[in-house]
Amino acid sequence: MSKNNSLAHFEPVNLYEFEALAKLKLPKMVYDYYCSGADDQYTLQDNIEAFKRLRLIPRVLIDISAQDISTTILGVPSSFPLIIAPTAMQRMAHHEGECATARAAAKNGVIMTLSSWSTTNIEDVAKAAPRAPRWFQLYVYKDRDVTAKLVRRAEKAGYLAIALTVDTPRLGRREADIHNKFSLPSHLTMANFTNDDGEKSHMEKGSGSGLAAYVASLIDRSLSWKDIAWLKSITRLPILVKGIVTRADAEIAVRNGVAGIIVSNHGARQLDTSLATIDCLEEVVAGAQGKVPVFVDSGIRRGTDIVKSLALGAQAVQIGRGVLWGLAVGGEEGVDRVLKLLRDEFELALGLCGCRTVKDIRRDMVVRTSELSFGLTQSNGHLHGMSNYSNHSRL
Ligand SMILES: Cc1cc2nc3c(=O)[nH]c(=O)nc-3n(C[C@H](O)[C@H](O)[C@H](O)COP(=O)(O)O)c2cc1C
Ligand SMILES: CC(C)CC(=O)C(=O)O
Repeated sequence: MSKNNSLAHFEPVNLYEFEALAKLKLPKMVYDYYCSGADDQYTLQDNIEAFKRLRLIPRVLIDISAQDISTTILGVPSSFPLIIAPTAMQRMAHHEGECATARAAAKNGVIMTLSSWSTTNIEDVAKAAPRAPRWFQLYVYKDRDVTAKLVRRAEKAGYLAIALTVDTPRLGRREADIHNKFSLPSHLTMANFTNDDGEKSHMEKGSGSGLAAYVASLIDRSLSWKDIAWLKSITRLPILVKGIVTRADAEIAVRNGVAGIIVSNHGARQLDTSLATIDCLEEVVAGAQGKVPVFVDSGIRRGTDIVKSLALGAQAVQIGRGVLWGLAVGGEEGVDRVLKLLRDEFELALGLCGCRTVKDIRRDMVVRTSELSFGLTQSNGHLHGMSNYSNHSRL
């Protein structure tokens, strides 16, 4: 790291420390918007707690001297099983916003998903890292022409897939945004849209959350499964659905010909008290019946969380806020650091589990603490209750 940047004096060693630093740097309105969950934020907390309820079962004396943590996602190589989730309005975190994220993603060999509601437009983000793989996240607007134009622009600019967000027919109620009367700072725009006069789209300040009013005015609440066919008719890009948390919806998604499923509760920003995604993952994987890849996000903060997600059937994870914290702390360099940190944590956890590659990850490496009703108590040098999980042979 260079001496002159904001990380010179304190080097965060995990995502929580990145968040603490980001909080110091960001205006309160922006930090609150990024970190908030919906309502009482029970799900926000549970997204993290649920990972703690899962424990890893290490295996030993396996040669891990030549680890390879790379993988392939929809046919595209990825340096490790992580995708950058779409998060809106990244130039509130750093003046280079989405371009900085795109460059850091390219440097680290991971896919970046650009939000429809980005503060840099589709084409400029593509130019920032022209050869890197990118997905485009889509919200469907009441005006279908606007939606179709966005999809065509993403296709033309070389984005490789459309991640259709399906959990936001209405915006969840984020109370801090209401208190703060959140709106996009006036020097920024929703860069993918122009109004009838050709001016870039802004967000009006209102008596409550300007974002909630903006979303209510634009998003098509009538969106339903039949629209997948419509979307498929206007693009040749693969379509993933983002925001599935049940087996039933996964089955319907597969029947509708999606190319992938992203298990997500939107970082707990939509329906409070819904389940943590890691607790839904296996059900969704069952619903996907091995026909399409399943990805998961919401609450991933550690390399161990990535190992657990893969053990429960995800092909890769997505991270949202972690990238925003990196961006706020140090722009491209900060995101680069966040990605490297997660990569290193993942490689270490994988190795300590006795895995050389991503393919070595297995379901029985993870156990729910609730399944250990007999407890993880130590006696005579043995862990009671562990035998069920450790008597398989891997060599
Ligand atoms: C500030 C913020 C903005 C977001 N914007 C979008 C968005 O524009 N489109 C979308 O599909 N999801 C959006 N999400 C949800 C993320 O894509 C992702 O599902 C979530 O952040 C994952 O949880 P995590 O933050 O705990 O990693 C946003 C999340 C945050 C925190
Ligand atoms: C512009 C917003 C709808 C972006 C979003 O998905 C969020 O804030 O969670």
